[in-house]
Amino acid sequence: MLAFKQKSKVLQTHKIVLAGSIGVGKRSIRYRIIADEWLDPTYTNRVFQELDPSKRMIEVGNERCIIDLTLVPNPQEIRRPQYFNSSTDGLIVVYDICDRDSFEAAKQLWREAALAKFQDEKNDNGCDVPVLLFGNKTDLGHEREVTEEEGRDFARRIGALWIEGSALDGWERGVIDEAMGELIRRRLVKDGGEKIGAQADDISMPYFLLFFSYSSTAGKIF
Ligand SMILES: Nc1nc2c(ncn2[C@@H]2O[C@H](COP(=O)(O)OP(=O)(O)OP(=O)(O)O)[C@@H](O)[C@H]2O)c(=O)[nH]1
Repeated sequence: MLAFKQKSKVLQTHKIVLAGSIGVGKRSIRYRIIADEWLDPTYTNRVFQELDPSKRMIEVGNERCIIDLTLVPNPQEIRRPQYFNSSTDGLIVVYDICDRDSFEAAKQLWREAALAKFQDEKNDNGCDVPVLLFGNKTDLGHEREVTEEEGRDFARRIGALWIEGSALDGWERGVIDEAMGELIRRRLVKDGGEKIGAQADDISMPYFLLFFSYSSTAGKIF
């Protein structure tokens, strides 16, 4: 009798941090990413805890890996090591397209993150974690305060990916998975020794490496 020995492979876990100002939709986006469902706001906290897993498997290229999404409860805490540290592989900065203040807060949040220094970081230039800027609540487009161009331009200046979408309506899992895969790929390139990224105090610095472009009917990544 032939005996088949199954090879098991330990999947690598990549930590992605989700941050943004209050009420922009961080928890709803995380729930969409993990469970592919709308997070009903009438859930009680207890139910929410039970329903809120933070991990999911995705494919990056031909490799499967686990993404672990960590929420930063408020933007002032972005540099706290329990949220953002040298094992962070990507940062998703969320703003609400109907709330200009949340867009300004996203810019500030990026500056804070870019200035972060980790104890075991060898370079002095601050943090190199790849960033995805996410403009949420496109289903409320009639109340829009931040244009697509503004979001895209800011992302381009800081070398980030950019997507607009809605956790409520028209969510396309493939688009966000593709973007998270790209964050992880960029992180791996950096770990390979290539220095990528802008200085926190110079947000107009041009960025030209690994620019990523993708479009779909439901979301857009640039
Ligand atoms: N219309 C619409 N509402 C949304 C969307 N995403 C989230 N919301 C609503 O916005 C509110 C805040 O959403 P949350 O996911 O709790 O946002 P958060 O950023 O985690 O909020 P805090 O934990 O308070 O900082 C809730 O009432 C959500 O139902 C969206 O894409 N469209």
